[in-house]
Amino acid sequence: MTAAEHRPTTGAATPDPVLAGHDLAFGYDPDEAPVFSRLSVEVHPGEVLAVLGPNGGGKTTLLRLLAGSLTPRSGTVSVEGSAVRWNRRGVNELRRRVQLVFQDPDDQLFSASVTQDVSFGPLNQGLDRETVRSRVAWALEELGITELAEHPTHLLSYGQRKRVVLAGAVAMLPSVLILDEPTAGLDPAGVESLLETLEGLRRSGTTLVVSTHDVDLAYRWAERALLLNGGTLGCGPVADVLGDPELVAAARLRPAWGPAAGKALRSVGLLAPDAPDPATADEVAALLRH
Ligand SMILES: Nc1ncnc2c1ncn2[C@@H]1O[C@H](COP(=O)(O)OP(=O)(O)OP(=O)(O)O)[C@@H](O)[C@H]1O
Repeated sequence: MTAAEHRPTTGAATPDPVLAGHDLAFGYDPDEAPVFSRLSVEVHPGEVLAVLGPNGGGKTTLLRLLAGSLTPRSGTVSVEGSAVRWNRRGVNELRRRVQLVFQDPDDQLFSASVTQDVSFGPLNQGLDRETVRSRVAWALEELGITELAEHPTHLLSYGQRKRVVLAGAVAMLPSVLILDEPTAGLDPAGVESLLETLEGLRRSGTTLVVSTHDVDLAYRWAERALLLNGGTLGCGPVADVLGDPELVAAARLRPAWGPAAGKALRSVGLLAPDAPDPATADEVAALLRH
């Protein structure tokens, strides 16, 4: 079963964007300068939006505002066209539709076994046991960790713990999955395998918002990038944003590999002037072979 098949159909067309923040202001300490004062962002259905910026630039803060784990001082968050009301019911509804996965799985894992942990959200939602059981089995399968179902969570590796937390979020059938640095701490094979899993979820209809320090990952995977440093520096298609040296420098990032490779290949006539930059080393290798 896919996420689309698990999701109840409402018959209603989903308005665009699926998730948006408008004029958001937020600060942790009223006596200090806010992290943002007027930040707006739109997340389009079915896309991967990468959020990049320096340490302390506000990525996690924005993700938490969009997922309802922080309340803005002013501004609005809208999900599937409806503005969130910052009361218990409104926030619960936002959290059901928008799931946030923290960078460190130990901030979210709290049950003794994998199945208990992944069941927590759906049970809390009031679903009957049979639906929960089927959702959990499906989520574990999507994450490729069915064999871990009865494992105690404290015996899992870091990468396995990350997948369990992700399974817990996926089991809620969110419209938007927000991932704070999902690839941090994973080995290269673990990164590729996680990306494959996330792509599978995206193909089933889940929209992804991903914060990362990995410019190349954002370049090759996301449709759009948002650069943050205490406010928006730029937002748009990855090739425009991450291919702009001034924006990249302002966000204290190193340039993406793709535009540099594209420039070099064009200069020797191996890439047409109007062709897009290569996004992976395999694409460069294929161009070099021709
Ligand atoms: N719980 C908190 N209490 C007080 N200040 C905080 C808290 N969390 C973050 N901040 C401050 O808010 C600002 C933005 O932090 P945030 O964690 O959102 O940045 P980030 O871009 O995610 O950084 P990193 O790349 O290091 O994870 C920083 O100045 C940070 O010190």
